[in-house]
Amino acid sequence: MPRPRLTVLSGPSGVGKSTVVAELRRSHPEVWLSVSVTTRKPRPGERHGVEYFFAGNDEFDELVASGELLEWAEFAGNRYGTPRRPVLEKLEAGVPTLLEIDLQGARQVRTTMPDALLVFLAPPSWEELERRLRGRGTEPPEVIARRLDAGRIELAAEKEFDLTIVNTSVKDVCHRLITLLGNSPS
Ligand SMILES: Nc1nc2c(ncn2[C@@H]2O[C@H](COP(=O)(O)OP(=O)(O)O)[C@@H](O)[C@H]2O)c(=O)[nH]1
Ligand SMILES: Nc1ncnc2c1ncn2[C@@H]1O[C@H](COP(=O)(O)OP(=O)(O)O)[C@@H](O)[C@H]1O
Repeated sequence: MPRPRLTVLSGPSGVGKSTVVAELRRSHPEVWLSVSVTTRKPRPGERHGVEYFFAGNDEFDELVASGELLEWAEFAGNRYGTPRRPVLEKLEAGVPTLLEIDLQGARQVRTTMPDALLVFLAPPSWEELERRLRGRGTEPPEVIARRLDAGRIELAAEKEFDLTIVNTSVKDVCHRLITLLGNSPS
């Protein structure tokens, strides 16, 4: 069996990454979505072990120190990381695998797993990105401002990715991703 290619989805906060991942989880259970560890507090409706593993700072420090994270980064005041072992096990078992991580994490994966396919999720426009982030209503204005600042940096890095998908329709994005995940080189 060919080893499937690890696929990474990144893009600015508010572009729709979580929405796309939730739709994939619903419509394509055969795709394995890595569950990250974060020091961020859960949003209403987020479940431990489903959207994230929620961890304290000490716990996160231990994961970093023991090398259990494939990559990790600080984003807008919180830390996020990908547990290494499940990713390697899924790839070894031939399961299509997707990581939804930030730009700094995508750069680390580019270095440590050069065969990975890096996909950039872009908003239809800057105005639409702002509208989505504010419309989500999950963060206070100062956190939104930090995320928009980070978003400017993330948008400038689009050319580092292997390809861009514009998130106009969540269903279309999922369809593109499924096609990409199914096309593993062997
Ligand atoms: N490097 C890295 N980034 C992550 C990981 N998990 C999530 N992120 C990124 O952290 C950022 C913030 O995520 P989150 O707090 O859920 O906010 P949201 O993306 O705006 O819904 C996003 O860019 C995520 O892609 C991870 O394991 N590693
Ligand atoms: N294609 C889309 N069209 C319109 N709104 C969208 C689309 N994709 C996501 N959204 C909305 O944009 C907001 C931010 O999406 P979210 O998935 O939380 O982004 P991210 O995880 O990238 O920060 C949410 O309110 C979501 O419902």
